[in-house]
Amino acid sequence: MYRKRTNEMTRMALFFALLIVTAKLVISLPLLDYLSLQIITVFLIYPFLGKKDGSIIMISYLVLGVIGLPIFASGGGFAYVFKPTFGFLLAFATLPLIQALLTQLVRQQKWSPLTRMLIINYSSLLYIHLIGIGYKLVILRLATQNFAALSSILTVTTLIDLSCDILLVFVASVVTLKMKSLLGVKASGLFN
Ligand SMILES: O=C(O)CCCC[C@@H]1SC[C@@H]2NC(=O)N[C@@H]21
Repeated sequence: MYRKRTNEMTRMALFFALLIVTAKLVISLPLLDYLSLQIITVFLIYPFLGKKDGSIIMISYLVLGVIGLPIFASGGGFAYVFKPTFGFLLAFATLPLIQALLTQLVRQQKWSPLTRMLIINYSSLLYIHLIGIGYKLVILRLATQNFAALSSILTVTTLIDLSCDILLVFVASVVTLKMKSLLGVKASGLFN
């Protein structure tokens, strides 16, 4: 029991560290956006940590960043709430719950494991982008007089983010399935 919890804590610490490292692997885009590799870590967290531990990690990441640890793409602190990318961080914090819900929904379907995982993961990606883009629109609208002029830049950066994420989520899904068969585990969060 004690050993099991120690293993879980080690896994949580590992994924927390990975979240921070991948948060910093970004390319800056216009309008304070970042093309980010963090989405890979985000999509490995629920399968490997499950709903409860995954949520603890995601929410701790959000809270520690907001109270000042420089763990987000460009720092941290309360002012980050007003950055256009903060909506993505809010979506990440709630993602394990959404993924648990989606897993329940598709559990009965007779799809192959890869199809099931891609459906869960691409629906989750859609959720992240809906929250992220919605938040970004509100922040940019409040921050600028001439919002219309920004719309085309916003469309292009969104398309760049999304195309990259579609590829990264595919990689995360395949890695999850490979790890699952290599480890032979049925951890609580692993899609099965
Ligand atoms: O400011 C941060 O720390 C969060 C950056 C989030 C960037 C998001 S993640 C989803 C979308 N895809 C990307 O490549 N960038 C955005």
